[in-house]
Amino acid sequence: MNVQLQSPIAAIDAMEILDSRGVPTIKARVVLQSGASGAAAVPSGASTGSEEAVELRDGDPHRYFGKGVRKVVAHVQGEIAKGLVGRNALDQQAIDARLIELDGTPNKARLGANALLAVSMATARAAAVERDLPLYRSLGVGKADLLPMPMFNVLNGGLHAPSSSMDFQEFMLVPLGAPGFTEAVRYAAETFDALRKLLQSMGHSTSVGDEGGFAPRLGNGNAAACELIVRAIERAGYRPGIDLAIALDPAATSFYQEGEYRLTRSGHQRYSSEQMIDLYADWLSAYPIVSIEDGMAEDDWSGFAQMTRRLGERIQIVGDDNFVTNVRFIQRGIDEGTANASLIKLNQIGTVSETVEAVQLCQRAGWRTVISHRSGETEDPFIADFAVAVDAGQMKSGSLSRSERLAKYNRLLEIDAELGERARFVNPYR
Ligand SMILES: C=C(OP(=O)(O)O)C(=O)O
Ligand SMILES: [Mg+2]
Repeated sequence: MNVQLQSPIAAIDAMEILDSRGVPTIKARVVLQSGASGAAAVPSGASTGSEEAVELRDGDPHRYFGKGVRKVVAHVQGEIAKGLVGRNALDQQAIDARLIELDGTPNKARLGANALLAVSMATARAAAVERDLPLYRSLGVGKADLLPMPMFNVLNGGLHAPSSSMDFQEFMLVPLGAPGFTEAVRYAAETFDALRKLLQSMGHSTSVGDEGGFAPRLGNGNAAACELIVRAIERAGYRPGIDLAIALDPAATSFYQEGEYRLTRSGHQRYSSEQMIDLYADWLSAYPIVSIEDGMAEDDWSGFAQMTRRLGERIQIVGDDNFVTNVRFIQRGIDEGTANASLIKLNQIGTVSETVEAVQLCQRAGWRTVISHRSGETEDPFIADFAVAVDAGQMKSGSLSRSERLAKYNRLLEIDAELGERARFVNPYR
């Protein structure tokens, strides 16, 4: 990471704002003695891994259904500000180490991972302003010229769309044949439009789920969703599997009960790990799928290992709930061969530096990384800059509706334009 000179922090403030579900979250601002400043807001998940760093909430049932973050704001304004004022904002690792030290718990439960991350991200932004560099270059981690392959979540199910007919949480479009990021967005937007028209022509709802994908009630839920996406790709004039492919996030933890996978919305089937993998294998033959995230539940490490052995040569196997952006779990995954890629979410671990470490561990092991939004988002496009900064190679930020999702893609369009000829865009599945 870039470490230069000294630029001491002068003040830190925070406030309660709302995320895309209308639930409180925290936004922090860090002001440097030079006058430079940066602000950042923290997102929130719904299908969370049990080992994620702790998102602290007030628990006062009379305010925001118990989900207020006034205590978290107070932690930033009090203890955290006191502990960080005067420290060098240009040394992100030292700032993050200090945040971890101030909290003093292994899972950031005392001050709250949301408090720590808001300040960590706002410091990175203030440092970028101080250096007069865009955030993706200021972080100083990678070459910062690789635009991520985007994954657009166009059909929402699972916990993100309780009234849809899909048990699987995310059906994503991957414009892997596009020549550059800007064209990739166009391929996906045109296909999303075709999907809308298809749904309308079939008399289905085009209301959207938490991540902006459509959330219809289709006959045979999960398989029908894949079929519909293939039709939408064709209707938009593209070639399935060549121009655009499919990525899935079943988020299998959310339908894993008593040691079996229960697909209650699509026919009440019950599957063992092995049968789930059989199902995925069948789907690989039927649909142009290039990536499956959380195909197994977070505790089903042996299922993940089996899935990676059977399908890992053909597709990307991504861990999310099981790795929670934590080097401890990712290292176990590398040792046990339970995936070949990791999802990366800043708020699962709680500081920018630890997130960078998680990415770098994956990269050293030859694993791919997918930088991810959360289902409860804000308009903050931090992850777009972050994905470019660390040469992540892939990013998912929901669909092509809802501005909190588009803020990230739009920021990448800006970065792509800014980098011009220098911008690289690589199909990670080749
Ligand atoms: C983005 C996701 O959802 P959430 O933020 O609800 O964990 C995910 O599971 O990948
Ligand atoms: Mg996931």
